[in-house]
Amino acid sequence: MSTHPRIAVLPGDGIGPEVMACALEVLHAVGDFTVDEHLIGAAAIDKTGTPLPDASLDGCRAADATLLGAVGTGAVPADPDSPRPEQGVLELRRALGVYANLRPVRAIPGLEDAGPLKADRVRGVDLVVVRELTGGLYFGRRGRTAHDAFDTCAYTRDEIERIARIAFTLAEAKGPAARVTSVDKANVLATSQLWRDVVQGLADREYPHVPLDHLLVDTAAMRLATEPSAFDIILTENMFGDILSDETAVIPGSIGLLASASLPAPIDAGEGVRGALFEPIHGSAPDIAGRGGLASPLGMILSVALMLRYGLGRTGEADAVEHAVDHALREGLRTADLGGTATSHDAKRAVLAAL
Ligand SMILES: NC(=O)c1ccc[n+]([C@@H]2O[C@H](COP(=O)([O-])OP(=O)(O)OC[C@H]3O[C@@H](n4cnc5c(N)ncnc54)[C@H](O)[C@@H]3O)[C@@H](O)[C@H]2O)c1
Ligand SMILES: CC(C)[C@H](C(=O)O)[C@@H](O)C(=O)O
Ligand SMILES: [Mg+2]
Repeated sequence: MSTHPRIAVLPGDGIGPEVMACALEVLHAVGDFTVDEHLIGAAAIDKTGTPLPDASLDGCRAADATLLGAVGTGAVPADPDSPRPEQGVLELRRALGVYANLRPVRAIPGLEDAGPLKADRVRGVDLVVVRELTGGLYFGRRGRTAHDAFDTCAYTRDEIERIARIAFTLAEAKGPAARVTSVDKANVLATSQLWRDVVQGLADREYPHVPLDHLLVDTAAMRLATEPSAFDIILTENMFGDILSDETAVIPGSIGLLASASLPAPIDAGEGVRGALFEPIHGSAPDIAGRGGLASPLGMILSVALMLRYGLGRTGEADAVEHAVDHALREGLRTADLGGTATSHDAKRAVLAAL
């Protein structure tokens, strides 16, 4: 029987399969892995009527790690009761219990001019959005009639404390001056008031040496664009993390470059955390899907690097993939989202050549 790590692969919809194909070539270039492909999203609804078939979930549960491309068609269904592709991702996150979503964002050397911010604001930025992923508005009670609708946001102390612990641990690992910025809306929301109390209490008890501040989410959104270097670790709830992490695309210059790791347990720097999920933060990008390789595969490739680091404990291979991406960009690789003409395949080839 093979002893290679077993990876469940869910390409999904739109550009998902395009970027996944590129990332798998990079994965196979750094080691031996057994890959099993499964359906999710609109592709799964088309074939089975459901966005996350049991066989897909069973495959992810049996795997050492899961790679997801993206789901969605961009359409809002006319019938609100019909299955939606995005339910597949949410159900997968819930079923795998991946509460800790890490979204690292760096200014990439040589790319400081690629985004809308002034280069001197972007240079040196190196932050992680730590997003709570299995609670809050996304998973609260909800309802809809012809005349009204509601979603509820609920958090427990335990849910807040376990994600805060991840943020403090990451700050400790980053260095003595690294700060945690906890983002909430405590001037309005009860969940945010509990969030702030729990984060501050944990800091006082166990992490008094880690600088901590609290920022309201509207101010945080503004500060991310005006002074992104003020942040090291941004700790926040599910919905705020979704929104703020898309905003961080202004730092490297494209959402196509951003990767994420979703963990069901605290980071284990030695072995990695089994049963985690790795996906780029972008969606299925229907506007560019199937258009001759307009999609950047770099966020998906960097998600493979995060899988190697956090999921499988293969730091050397993770570093190699990240360095290869940096090298390719430094040498001038520019996909369409960065204003260039390189296709997805050109980008993959440039990374493979730099490995
Ligand atoms: N994890 C996921 O599967 C995930 C995440 C976000 C959105 N979605 C879904 O994706 C669909 C489209 O959503 P959207 O358009 O709001 O967001 P999106 O992230 O798909 O696209 C936003 C913009 O960024 C561009 N873009 C995204 N990824 C890119 C890449 N790799 N290279 C170059 N350009 C890229 C797109 O062309 C588009 O202009 C929706 O159905 C949404 O629900 C899925
Ligand atoms: C597709 C959607 C459910 C998802 C989310 O909101 O979490 C996406 O936007 C993301 O950021 O991973
Ligand atoms: Mg999002």
